[in-house]
Amino acid sequence: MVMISMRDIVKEYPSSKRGAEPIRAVDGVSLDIQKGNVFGVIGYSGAGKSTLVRLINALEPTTSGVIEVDGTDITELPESQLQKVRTEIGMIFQQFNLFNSRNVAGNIAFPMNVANYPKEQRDSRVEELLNFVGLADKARAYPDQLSGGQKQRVGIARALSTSPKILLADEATSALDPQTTSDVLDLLQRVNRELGLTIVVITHEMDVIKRIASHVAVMEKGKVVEQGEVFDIFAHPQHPATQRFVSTIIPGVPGDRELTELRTRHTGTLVTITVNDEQTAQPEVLRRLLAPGTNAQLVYGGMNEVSGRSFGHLTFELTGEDAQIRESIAQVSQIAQVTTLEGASH
Ligand SMILES: Nc1ncnc2c1ncn2[C@@H]1O[C@H](COP(=O)(O)OP(=O)(O)OP(=O)(O)O)[C@@H](O)[C@H]1O
Repeated sequence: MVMISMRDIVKEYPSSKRGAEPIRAVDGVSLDIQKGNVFGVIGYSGAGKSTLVRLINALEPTTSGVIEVDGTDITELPESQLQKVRTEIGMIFQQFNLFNSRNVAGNIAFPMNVANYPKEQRDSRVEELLNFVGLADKARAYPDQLSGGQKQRVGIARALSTSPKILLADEATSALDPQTTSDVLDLLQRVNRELGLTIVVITHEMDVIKRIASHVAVMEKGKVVEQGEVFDIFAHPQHPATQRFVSTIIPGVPGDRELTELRTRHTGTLVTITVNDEQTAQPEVLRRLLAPGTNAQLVYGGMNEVSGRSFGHLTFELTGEDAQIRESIAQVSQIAQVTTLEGASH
């Protein structure tokens, strides 16, 4: 079941220069986000990610295209009905956006005040959420008495207060250190698994996608250039932008710089073998590679665990008789993808 459906979404802003073409922040995006998924949107600064988020929660109108949230076309709704849609979408931010003049309980209760919840219901919900995010002892503390990770926990509790169906997280961990990031991502995972929310995670960090997303879309210059299941995107990135993101955390086929360095120490034939635990029997690959007369040394890469499945790019230096090396490569090629690296001496 689709929770958020986007068809040919375009968002243009008028240029600040008179007479100049408008700025196209989002340029023909189509995406389906399934109910209960954690969906990542990754891109460099200026790719259009934050604009896309503002369109999903109807903070800004689209220039053209259709966005359906849980079956309702929000591009057609009058402002009076958009309020209801917005209460079904919680949002957390990089800079937390808490009210410094309100204590933790006051921050969490704020959306319920706006939606006119009765006081008793507000109080019990605040208590429940404080427990859920692990801040039961901080109800009376003020934001400037909290660490970054605690502030984001308050942000998450506030976003959940009106029991939304969707949580939008815009660079929610970008201001946090690695350990705190990990704790906040664990909490988001609980929000998804225990409360059943669909989560859209906007980030420029592939690590965040790897940790919690099941699906990902890669954005560049307002367009989605690649999308799919996280495992497939990590194991077989197609678009250059995706390959750059993946290479930040997964050592794949060595790039030009790595190859030049490897070449200074390894003069044999360099091959990268791509293995995927479900499709490739690794012991058989190694047996074929190490046929008598061929020596193999692992010089780059390794195995990776993504979405509970493993794959790897293993670069070997092969030495021995030329004919035997060619035969070993031919044998391995029958059962796994083998790339002979440019600049190899054979
Ligand atoms: N209100 C606006 N008026 C004019 N141009 C805008 C506006 N908002 C965004 N843009 C432009 O649209 C493009 C996409 O911006 P957006 O903030 O969505 O990207 P992003 O991927 O979220 O990047 P960042 O992570 O840096 O925020 C940029 O070129 C930006 O300058």
